[in-house]
Amino acid sequence: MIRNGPIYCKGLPPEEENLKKDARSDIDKFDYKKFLNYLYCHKLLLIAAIAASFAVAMFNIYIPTTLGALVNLLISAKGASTSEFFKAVKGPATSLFGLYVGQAVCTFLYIHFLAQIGERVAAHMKNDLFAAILRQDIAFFDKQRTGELLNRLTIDVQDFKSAFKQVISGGLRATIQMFGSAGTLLVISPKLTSVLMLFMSSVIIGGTYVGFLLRTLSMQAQAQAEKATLVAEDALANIRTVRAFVGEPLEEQKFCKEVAQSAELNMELGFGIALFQAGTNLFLNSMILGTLFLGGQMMFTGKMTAGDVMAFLVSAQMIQRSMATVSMLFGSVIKGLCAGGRVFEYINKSPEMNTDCKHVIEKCLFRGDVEFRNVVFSYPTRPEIEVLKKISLCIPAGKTIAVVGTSGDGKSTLVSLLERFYDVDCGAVLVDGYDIRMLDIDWLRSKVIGLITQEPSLFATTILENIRYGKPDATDEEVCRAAKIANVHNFVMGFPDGYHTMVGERGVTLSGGQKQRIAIARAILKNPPILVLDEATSALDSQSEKIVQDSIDYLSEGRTVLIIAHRLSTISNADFIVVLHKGRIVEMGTHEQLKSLKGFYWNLFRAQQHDD
Ligand SMILES: Nc1ncnc2c1ncn2[C@@H]1O[C@H](COP(=O)(O)OP(=O)(O)OP(=O)(O)O)[C@@H](O)[C@H]1O
Repeated sequence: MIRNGPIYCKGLPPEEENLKKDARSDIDKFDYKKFLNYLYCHKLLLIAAIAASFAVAMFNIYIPTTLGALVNLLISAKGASTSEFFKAVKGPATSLFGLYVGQAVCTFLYIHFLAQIGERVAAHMKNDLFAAILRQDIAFFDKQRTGELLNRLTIDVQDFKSAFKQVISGGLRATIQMFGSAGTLLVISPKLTSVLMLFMSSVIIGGTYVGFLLRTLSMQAQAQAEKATLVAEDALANIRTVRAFVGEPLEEQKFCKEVAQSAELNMELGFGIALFQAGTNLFLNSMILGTLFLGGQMMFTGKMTAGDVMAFLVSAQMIQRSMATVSMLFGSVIKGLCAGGRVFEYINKSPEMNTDCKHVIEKCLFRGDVEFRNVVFSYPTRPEIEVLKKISLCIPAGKTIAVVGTSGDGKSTLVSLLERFYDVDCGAVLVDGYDIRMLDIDWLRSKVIGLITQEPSLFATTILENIRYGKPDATDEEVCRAAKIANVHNFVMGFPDGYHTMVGERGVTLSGGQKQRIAIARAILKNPPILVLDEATSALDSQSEKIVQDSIDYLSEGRTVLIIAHRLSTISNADFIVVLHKGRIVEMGTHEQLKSLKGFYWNLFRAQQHDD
C-alpha cells in the first residue's frame, strides 16, 4: 500500500492494482436496497431537501440573466435624473434581490434538511452495524482487530455520511446548474458558447485523468494513516506491557516510521493537488479572459450588449464551479460507496453458528448434568491443528470436577465449547442429555452457565453496575447481598463513593483480587446451576486467593462445577480430576488415586511442589 515514488502515468503498480481491487470489492458489498430502506424512513425530509436543492439551482440559473438585464439598465440610465434612475432600475433590482433572498432561504433549508437526514441515516447505520458486530461468532473476533471494527463504526460511517450529503446537495445542484447555465449561454451567444465548450471539454478530460491519479494516491495515504493508527492502538492497549519492558522507544520508533510514511504520501498528495489546482485556475482564468476578449469584440460590433457579456461570464463561472463540484463528487461517490460497502459487509454478515434452536429445559426438570461426548475440535483460525481429540467426559449434576494439564493442552477450550463460543467439529457437548446446539443459546449463557475467568472483565462504569451485569433487573439490595457473600462489600465501603465508585477502563483502578470478587458477586447474582471457573484464582497472591477461594466455595455449593486450574492445591477437594495432555484425556480419578498412579498428574504435582 505504501509507495514513495512519483505519480504513475502508465499502467498501475501492483499495490495500486490491489487498491483498485479492494475498492471494487468494497463497492460490490454496498447494499443499495438497505440504503434505500434507510432513506425511505426519512422520505419527507429527503424530498424537502431535494426540492430545496433544486430551487437553489434554479435561482442560480436565473440570477446571471437578471443581473445582466440590470447592468444593461444601469448603462442605459447614464445621464438620467436620480428619480428616473431609481424608477428604471427598481423593477430588475427588486427581482434580483428577491432571487437572492429566495436562494438564501432555500440554501438554509436544504443544508438543514440534509444534516437531519445525514445524521439519522448515519445513526441508523451505526446502530445496525454495532448490533451486527455483537451478533458475530467468537471466531469472527479471533480474526478481526478491534481497531478495524471501530474504524468501520466511526470513520467509515462518517465518510459515507459526508459523501451522501455531498452527492445529494452538490451533485444535484451542480448538474442542474451545469445544464441550465449551458442553456443560458446558448441563448445569449451560440458562437461564444461553442468556443467555450471546446476549452471546457479539454479541461474535463485532463482533469478527470489527473483526478484519478490523485484519488489513487489519496487512498494510499488513507491506508497508510490507518496503519499508523493500528500501531498506536496496539501500544496503548498494552501500555502496561510497554512500560514494563521499557518499550516506549521501540513503540515510538514504529509509530514515527508509519507516521513519516503517511506524511510523505500526504505531502506528495498535497503537491499533486496544488499543481492541479494552480494549473486548473490558470487555465480557467485564461478562459474567462478569452471570453471577455471575444465577448468584448462582439459587444463593439453590436452583436452583444454589456449585460449579455456580464451574464455570459457569470453563467460560465457557474458552469466552471459546477463542473469542479461534479468532478470532486466522483471521488466522493467512490469513497462513499467503499465506506458504505465496508459498513454493509458486516451489517449483512450472518454468524456462521446456527442459533435458531430455542428449546429451554423447564426449571423443575433441570438437573445440571454436563457431558462432552467424543468431542473433536480445531479453532476456525487454525483448522489444521486439532486441539481436542475425541474427548469424552461426564460431569454429573452437583459434582465438582477439575481439569488439569500443562499449558496449551486444551483446558480452556473445553470451557469455550461448553459456553458455545465455538461449535465442535465432531461429537457433542450435552447439558442434561440435550446437545447444546439444540438449546436456546441465550438461555444457556444467561441462566444456566456462570463463567469466572482468570482476568475478569469489568466495564468502565460503577461497581454497582458491574455486579448488576449478572442480573440486569436486580435491585440495589440484591446487589449488596451478593457483594457481601463475595467479600466485596467491605472493600467497597472503604471507597469514598462506595458502590458508585467508577472502576476505570477494564477495572484498571482495582486490584486483581478485588476484580475477581466483583466477578464472583456478579455470578452469585446470576445464580447459575452450572459454574465454570477457568483459572479463577491463578493470578492472585496467596492472601487474595484465600479470600476469593472462600467466596468460590460458597458459590459452588449445590452446583455442577467445572474447574480449570494450574495450582493443584486449589482442586484437591474436587470429586474427581481429569488430566488433559495434548488434547486427550490421559488420566482421571480423585487426587489420591491419581497421585498413586505416578503418571502425568504425579509429575504435575511434583513439579509444583518443587516450585513451591
Ligand atoms: N482463539 C484461538 N484461536 C486459535 N487457536 C487457539 C485459540 N485459543 C487457543 N488456541 C490454541 O489452542 C490450544 C489450546 O489452548 P487452551 O487455551 O485451551 O489451552 P490451556 O490448556 O487452557 O492453556 P493454559 O493453561 O495456558 O491456559 C493452544 O495451542 C492455543 O494456542
